[in-house]
Amino acid sequence: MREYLVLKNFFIRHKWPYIIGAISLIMLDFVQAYIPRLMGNITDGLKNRTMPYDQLIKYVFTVLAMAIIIFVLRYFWRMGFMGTARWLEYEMRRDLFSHLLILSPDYYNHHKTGDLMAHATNDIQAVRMSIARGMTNLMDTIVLFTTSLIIVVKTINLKLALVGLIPGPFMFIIVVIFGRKIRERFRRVQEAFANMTDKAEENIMGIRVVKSYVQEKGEIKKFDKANMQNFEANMAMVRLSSIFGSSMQILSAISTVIVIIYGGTLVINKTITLGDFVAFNSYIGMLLGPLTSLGWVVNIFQRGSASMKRINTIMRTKPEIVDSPDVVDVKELKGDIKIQNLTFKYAEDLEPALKDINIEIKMGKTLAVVGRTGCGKSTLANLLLHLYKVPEGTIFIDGIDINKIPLKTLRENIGYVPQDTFLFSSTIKENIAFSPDDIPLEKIQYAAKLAGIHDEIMGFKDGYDTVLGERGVTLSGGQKQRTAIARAVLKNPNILILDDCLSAVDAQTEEQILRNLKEFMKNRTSIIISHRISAVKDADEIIVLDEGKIVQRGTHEELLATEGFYKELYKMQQLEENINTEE
Ligand SMILES: Nc1ncnc2c1ncn2[C@@H]1O[C@H](COP(=O)(O)OP(=O)(O)OP(=O)(O)O)[C@@H](O)[C@H]1O
Repeated sequence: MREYLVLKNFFIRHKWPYIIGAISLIMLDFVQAYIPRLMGNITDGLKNRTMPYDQLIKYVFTVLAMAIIIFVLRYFWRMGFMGTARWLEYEMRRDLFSHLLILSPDYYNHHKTGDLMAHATNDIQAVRMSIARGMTNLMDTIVLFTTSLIIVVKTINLKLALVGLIPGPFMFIIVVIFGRKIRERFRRVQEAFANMTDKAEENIMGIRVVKSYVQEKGEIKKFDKANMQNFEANMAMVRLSSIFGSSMQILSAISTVIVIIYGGTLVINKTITLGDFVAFNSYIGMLLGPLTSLGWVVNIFQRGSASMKRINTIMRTKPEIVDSPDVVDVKELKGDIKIQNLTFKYAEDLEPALKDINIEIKMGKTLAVVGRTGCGKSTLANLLLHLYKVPEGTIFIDGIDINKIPLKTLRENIGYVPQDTFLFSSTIKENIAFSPDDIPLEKIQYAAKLAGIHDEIMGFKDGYDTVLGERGVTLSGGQKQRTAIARAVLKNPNILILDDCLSAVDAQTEEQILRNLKEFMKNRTSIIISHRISAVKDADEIIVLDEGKIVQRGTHEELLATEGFYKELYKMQQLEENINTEE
């Protein structure tokens, strides 16, 4: 239960709905507990034929008044508990999402998206249930049980109550034990269902791969296995629920039998009246019901606190990268970059991804980075964005250690186009602007023109308002990359990093875009990571990385004059070009 302490402030802020809800619930229980007594009195009156007619009318009005009171009280307690729990759900989701966005990328390298989604849905729901149902059931149990017991003891018979309650503890135990097992099986049902839907989704998304590798039969088989596992998990759940339901039914029947035998005897002996007997038949439900409920309360809170613990673990995770206490108050970066003796490992037990890197890029100059796949090019870009922990005294921008530059300033001043472009399911305009501010369309169009995508956007029926993604147009790989470039350009950054982001366009288009950007980047610093010589040849300096180390550096001409990776790459690409022109 300690896990729930984090919700303290929420309860304080929402104390009034809870207080009103609790008062309504207590009053409702009192009213409900009185109904069977009333029915007992009516029965006795009718049986003895002693009740005057106006008394009967009085009872009728009492029942009607009670119904209205129940209606009002029920509304208030449900709004107080259930309604406020929905607020809690809303706030928890909002806070969890905000927290997930401040966590560092490395966190996501170690946590599966599916698990995080499950926390945002199932766990928050379990907490809401525990607060809404758990709290009300608990209160209901205490108040309804106590009031019913008092009325029974005072107006009917204590012994009858005790005898009728014999199956109660068994019911409680069964609910606790079965509840735990049901929860476990329900978890398996959810897992099996998630696995099955994942399989279906993957196949639909990857339909082209499935078809081109003629894997339909194999995939149907795999799906069938997942479908069967889902069926079996559900059957296990149905079996358990059936046994549980039947056991509860038997105990309830035993209680009825006891009440008939013992209560009937008391009526025959004239210890209690027939009206008392009728009333008791309802009270026994009100006494056993809360005991069963209590079993559920135990379960609901167990489940809720496990969920709360998982959510708390995420919420307590500190982002690996935050502004250090000694950040410098700087809003704009000009773009003088210096990297000295930089060695970087993603984890202690891994080989360094970058080794002893020394680079200087003066403001307005262009650095190009080439090298085999996996040599550390993207790592360099990641570190310049401070997405991972940068060793002290290794990267400086405008002479300031990157660790002392506010993250907001750093990232606002860098236009970064990653290798794997990501576009949201919204309009092209919104994707390029990517800001809550109202950006004028001319600015967006200017950026799109520089990125060489404007004409194609205008070719779509809805132009810049074209919706992307599942409900709209699917862009080609090259179109996506250019949209992402437009997004980076629109930021008007002083530093631009293009991480192999033109791989999906042909060499000619790439050259055209880089020519456009050249003008734009005149007084800005740029870093171009590419596999293509044509993209890097005009850079002020080109470095060649190999296994995290700089193995060559110089201008295009200088590198061509030396034997090594760069010259080999150049020759290979020349050859490809010649073959293409001959064709
Ligand atoms: N988050 C990570 N955790 C652990 N290792 C990583 C991580 N990201 C990259 N690496 C490793 O670091 C090395 C450099 O990777 P990086 O992505 O920088 O290469 P790259 O030169 O950009 O490759 P490519 O040209 O294929 O994009 C690789 O060995 C890679 O496996």
